[in-house]
Amino acid sequence: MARVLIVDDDDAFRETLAETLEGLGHGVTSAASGREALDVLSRERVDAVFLDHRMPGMDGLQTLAGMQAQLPEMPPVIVLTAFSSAGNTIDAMRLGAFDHLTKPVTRDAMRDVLARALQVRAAALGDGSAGDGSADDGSVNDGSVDDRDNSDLIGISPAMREVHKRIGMAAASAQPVLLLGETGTGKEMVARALHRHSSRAGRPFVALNCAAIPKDLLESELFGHVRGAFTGATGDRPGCFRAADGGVLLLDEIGDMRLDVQAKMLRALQEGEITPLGSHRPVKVDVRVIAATHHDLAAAVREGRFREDLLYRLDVLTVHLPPLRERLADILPLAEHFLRLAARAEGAAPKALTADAAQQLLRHTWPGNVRELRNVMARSHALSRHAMISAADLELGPSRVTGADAQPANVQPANVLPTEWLNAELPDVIEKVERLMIAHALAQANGNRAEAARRLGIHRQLLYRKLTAYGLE
Ligand SMILES: Nc1ncnc2c1ncn2[C@@H]1O[C@H](COP(=O)(O)OP(=O)(O)OP(=O)(O)O)[C@@H](O)[C@H]1O
Repeated sequence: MARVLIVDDDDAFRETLAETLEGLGHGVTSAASGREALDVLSRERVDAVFLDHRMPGMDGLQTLAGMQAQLPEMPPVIVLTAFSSAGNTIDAMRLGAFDHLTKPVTRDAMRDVLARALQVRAAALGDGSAGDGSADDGSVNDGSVDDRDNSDLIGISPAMREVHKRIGMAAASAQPVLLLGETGTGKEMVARALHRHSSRAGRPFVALNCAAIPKDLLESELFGHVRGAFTGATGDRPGCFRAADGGVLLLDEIGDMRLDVQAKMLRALQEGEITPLGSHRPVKVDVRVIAATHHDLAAAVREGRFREDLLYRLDVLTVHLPPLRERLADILPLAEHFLRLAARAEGAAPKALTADAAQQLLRHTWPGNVRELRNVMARSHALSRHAMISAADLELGPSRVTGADAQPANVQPANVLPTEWLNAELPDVIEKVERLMIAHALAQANGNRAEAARRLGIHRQLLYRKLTAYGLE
């Protein structure tokens, strides 16, 4: 039996959670506020904590920060939120949360996360036994709804939720980060989010696309040069490492870096110093490197194009960005986001998508990923003469919609929307899209509803309501 602390200002939620945890054989202590939680933790041994994100007064993240500061051995903390966003997920993980779950949390999900948390706790303490404590209670007004923050990193698919969590974990460390993903999947955006949420936020963020710089100039771009270092070097140049000192340097397309420059990169990472071209004096730099690539670096190592030691050095924290075609749930939210951005840039009201346009977006395989979607939405927003954007306004070529090679394994476009829905009204088609996505997710999850809800990125209770509404039970 473990002792679990529940921190939530909502009495009813605390009680339900306590019942479930007791049903799973654990002892429960409750706290109705962050302060009360810190108080409990200062007196009692607790093996795991379920912490509500949104609470009046001291909120979940402040409580988490308080735990970090106050406890030598913080128990695993699972943050619960009614609405997850990139921002609150990243922040929770950065502050050391063990996991970040969306309410309501099912019994299965609770059992799973707790089992993982207790394993970690047992390893940290060298045992897994639980302490004892008494149940406190109290109530404050319900803070209820988490509002979505302003973070621009849009994504509700399970894959993107994982990305948010990994950004949070990576933000808390100073290690290099390796971002993997096809072109346009958002690697630079993720690097910027990581920087924004890290302790280096107030320091520079410098991005360099290694593939865009002529090979001979890359070294000087990175490490700088002194006057006269080569023909045309008429003055000193600091280079990206020094420009990023104290902050973050994003090296995009690192797979395209020449081997001799790779050797110098390795030294910069290992020693924390660089030597400008033409100089013999090394310079100390404090830079967190984020490397990004769409190449398979392991294959490049096998082919002798990439240094294995550099790969090991970079591949400490890896974030994989899945292609857009593998995160269907993100397509329409991203499309709407880009329409809002386009409208703001034009000083106009945002246009909406017709049912057929939404269908096209879901069917397209997006070889250019989010960048392509952004461009398509900006163009169609500008070109459409109506308040609604139709499929024709999108100007997606048919070959790009259905290329046999481009078919993602887990999507069957022919089944996403039948053609007779093309002229239906948007709400009707959205319902149909929902129904199909739910049926698809259930099939993929072998009928497991919790898993289906996770895949869809929605709460299980919402899934139940929709299953009833659509007669899918
Ligand atoms: N999750 C997201 N939310 C909002 N906008 C996004 C998201 N992901 C990508 N974008 C947008 O898509 C475009 C491409 O993203 P980004 O430049 O980060 O991709 P990338 O993977 O670094 O591309 P490349 O490999 O070609 O350098 C940008 O305009 C970015 O703003």
